[in-house]
Amino acid sequence: MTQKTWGSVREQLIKRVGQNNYTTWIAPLQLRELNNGVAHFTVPNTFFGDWVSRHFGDHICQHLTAAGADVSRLEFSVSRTPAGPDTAAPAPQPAARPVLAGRGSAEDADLPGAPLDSRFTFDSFVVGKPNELAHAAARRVAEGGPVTFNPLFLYGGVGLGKTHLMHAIAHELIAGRPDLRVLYLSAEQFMYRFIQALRDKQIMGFKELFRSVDVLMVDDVQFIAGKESTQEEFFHTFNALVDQNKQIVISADRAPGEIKGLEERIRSRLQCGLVVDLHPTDYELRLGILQQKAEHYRGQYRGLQIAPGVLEFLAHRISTNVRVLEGALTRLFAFASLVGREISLELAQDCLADILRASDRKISVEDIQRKVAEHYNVRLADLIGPKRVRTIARPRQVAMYLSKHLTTRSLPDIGRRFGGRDHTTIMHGVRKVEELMATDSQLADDLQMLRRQLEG
Ligand SMILES: Nc1ncnc2c1ncn2[C@@H]1O[C@H](COP(=O)(O)OP(=O)(O)OP(=O)(O)O)[C@@H](O)[C@H]1O
Repeated sequence: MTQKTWGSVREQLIKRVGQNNYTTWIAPLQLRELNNGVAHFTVPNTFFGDWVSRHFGDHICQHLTAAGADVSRLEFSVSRTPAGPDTAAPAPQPAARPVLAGRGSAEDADLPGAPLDSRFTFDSFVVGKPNELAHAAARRVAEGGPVTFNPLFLYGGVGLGKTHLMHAIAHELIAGRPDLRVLYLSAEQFMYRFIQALRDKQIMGFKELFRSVDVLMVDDVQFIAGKESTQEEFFHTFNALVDQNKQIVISADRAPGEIKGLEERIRSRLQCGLVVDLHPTDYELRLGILQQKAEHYRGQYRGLQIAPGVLEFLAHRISTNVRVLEGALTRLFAFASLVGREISLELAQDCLADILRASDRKISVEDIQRKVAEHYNVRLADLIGPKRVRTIARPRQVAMYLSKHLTTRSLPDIGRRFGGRDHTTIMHGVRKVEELMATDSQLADDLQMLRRQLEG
């Protein structure tokens, strides 16, 4: 009875916490027993239990109660042995596995890392122009040879694959050397562990643990901006590992120089290694990702057909981020299988109307011109006017480039909106920016930021 209840509660929790959280945090939970109002779960490590309790405890309790179980409290204990066979329901398949400790003294403790998502591998990462540098750098780190750049700093907008690449590095390193102590966690988890250690007067243990790893990966480091003591501790951990020549991989939603509230010494340390960004996806990359995921789903939903042109349509229309793209495809397959129909263009338009509408928010050439003028501090009239000085011509080209990429206007049409310029002038501007982007990282950063702001 309890396992059955848990089975149905788990299904409801997918909707409540989202697929990603579910796969990472809920699927690996094993319900051991329900006793005197307490639900006992087995978890991979203490940190995991703390995290689930803090973030999802209330949801789990509520859903168990709603399903008729008498639960007022949850308890988590660490499983040292694999769970036994479960007769009432299949044991949850952990899609994520925690990063575990290697051998030795301080090393006997479980590393306080977040679980790795087993789907985030290099194999499942689609490489295109916008992410090829980040991918190459991640591959290099994953080879595990001598440390050549430290840290590797990956940054980019929401849902562009930073976490995916970090997990892929960890998987690869561990596969090559299972004894390697690879610690992956988010900056928020780092802070949480640090505060907990302070509270429990375990700070020496905390320091020892973090300094005993071979590879440290910290996701979303922008989170520690403005948090002084955490930054201080992070700085010391960072230095100690660099001194020992241990690899560090960091991710953030923006470049080190753009993270406000970060101490200068940390900023400069973060810039010491290799800083690479994941650019917003382009059409080809989106199509590649959709094709790969569709292939995967075709295996899962046997017999489900996709009409030609549907993936191209989605790649064209959904340009926000990969997470949204994936979500759209998941929903499309689930819906089509439910109604037993082929995935046609009409079905896609029907079933994804809300996503398509949200992605459809039109950006106008005028919006772009205004934003670019503001960013480069030039007058709008000058941006559109005939002046040719570099301080105005370059922002103008940036605005042309963005107009080409973010609107559906034709080149002659864009030309008309830039003071009646010829379409060849617009083409030249677009090419110039494309060329410069490869060598001028400031320009590439500007473009990414403007794009993010415009796309909201
Ligand atoms: N190039 C890619 N190939 C295949 N899947 C991708 C790619 N880029 C992103 N994804 C998928 O998109 C989803 C979001 O990626 P991820 O979580 O790595 O983004 P992120 O950059 O860490 O975002 P956030 O800033 O929100 O943490 C994941 O499911 C990931 O597998």
